[in-house]
Amino acid sequence: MRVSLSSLGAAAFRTAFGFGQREVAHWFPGHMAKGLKQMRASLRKVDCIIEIHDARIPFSGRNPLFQENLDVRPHLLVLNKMDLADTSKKWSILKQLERDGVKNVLFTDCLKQRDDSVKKIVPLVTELIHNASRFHREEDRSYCLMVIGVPNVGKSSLINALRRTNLKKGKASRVGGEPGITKAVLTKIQVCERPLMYLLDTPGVLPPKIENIETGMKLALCGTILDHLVGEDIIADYLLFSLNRLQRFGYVEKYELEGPCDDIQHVLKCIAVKLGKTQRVKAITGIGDVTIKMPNYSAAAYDFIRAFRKGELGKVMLDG
Ligand SMILES: Nc1nc2c(ncn2[C@@H]2O[C@H](COP(=O)(O)OP(=O)(O)OP(=O)(O)O)[C@@H](O)[C@H]2O)c(=O)[nH]1
Repeated sequence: MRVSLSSLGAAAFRTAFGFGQREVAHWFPGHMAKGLKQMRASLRKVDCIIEIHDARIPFSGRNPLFQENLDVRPHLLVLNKMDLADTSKKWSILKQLERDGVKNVLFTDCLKQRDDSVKKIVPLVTELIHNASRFHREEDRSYCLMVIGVPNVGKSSLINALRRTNLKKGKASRVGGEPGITKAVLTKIQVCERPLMYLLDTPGVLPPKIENIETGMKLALCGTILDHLVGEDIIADYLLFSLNRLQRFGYVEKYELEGPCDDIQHVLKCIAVKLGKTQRVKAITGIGDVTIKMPNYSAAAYDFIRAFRKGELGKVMLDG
């Protein structure tokens, strides 16, 4: 939506987000340490690692343990969900990643595959393995890749897309909108016939120490942490803050607001009214108990966050 910036006023939006006393420590579920240990144990069989991350946060929230523990093979970073990301600064993102030592990067869209990005993976990985001269298992002619990443970034979707593209076969890996769908560790799945290529699917593993609360909020906004651990109210507020900071005002039109606004309570109230999400609450008044209709703020927050994750509020780049 086009909104005249002069009409907004420079002081209309917050310039920083108040995180309060929030702690990120409890966002790391214990079973993830176990997953990482199992991945490390399987490394011997692996020729190349495909790390998947969300294209909306190319620098934030990648698990440093992947580099420390698993980075002994050729490594391809796949920035998935590019259909939801503002990639207008793609080249400066790639340059920055290269400065950080990440040389092999591919942007993908596993759902619609409009630009054939998934097709590029097998040739690229084959080249990377050949350049690394496959220092182990020279006699074995098949390739084994390991797909890693934080939860909900599209690991299973990528595996299914590779199978569709290269084998014309259907789903082998379960996909879900919530983090933590893949629980079985290291299932071996064929993704290509020539060359013969297998993939090990892995469960999403968050960094045990998220570097700061802002990184944690970006991970939460992208759906990599279960919403209830963070709180949908604060995710919705951080979303509003981010959309305004990026001047992405699609929410104004979608929810028929009068204009951009930085007050989450007001925005949620408008969303609840527009969607007819109200709840009856009892109120004690001078004339006794009465039931009144109130906007359902939780339902509105849920809708706001879901709309963002489906791309209905515009493409964003949360890093940089
Ligand atoms: N818009 C968009 N959505 C995607 C893309 N790839 C995956 N998704 C969606 O993201 C959600 C998570 O996908 P999964 O493939 O289950 O992710 P995962 O990394 O295997 O998840 P875990 O099992 O939790 O680790 C699902 O709702 C997918 O439909 C993409 O390229 N674009």
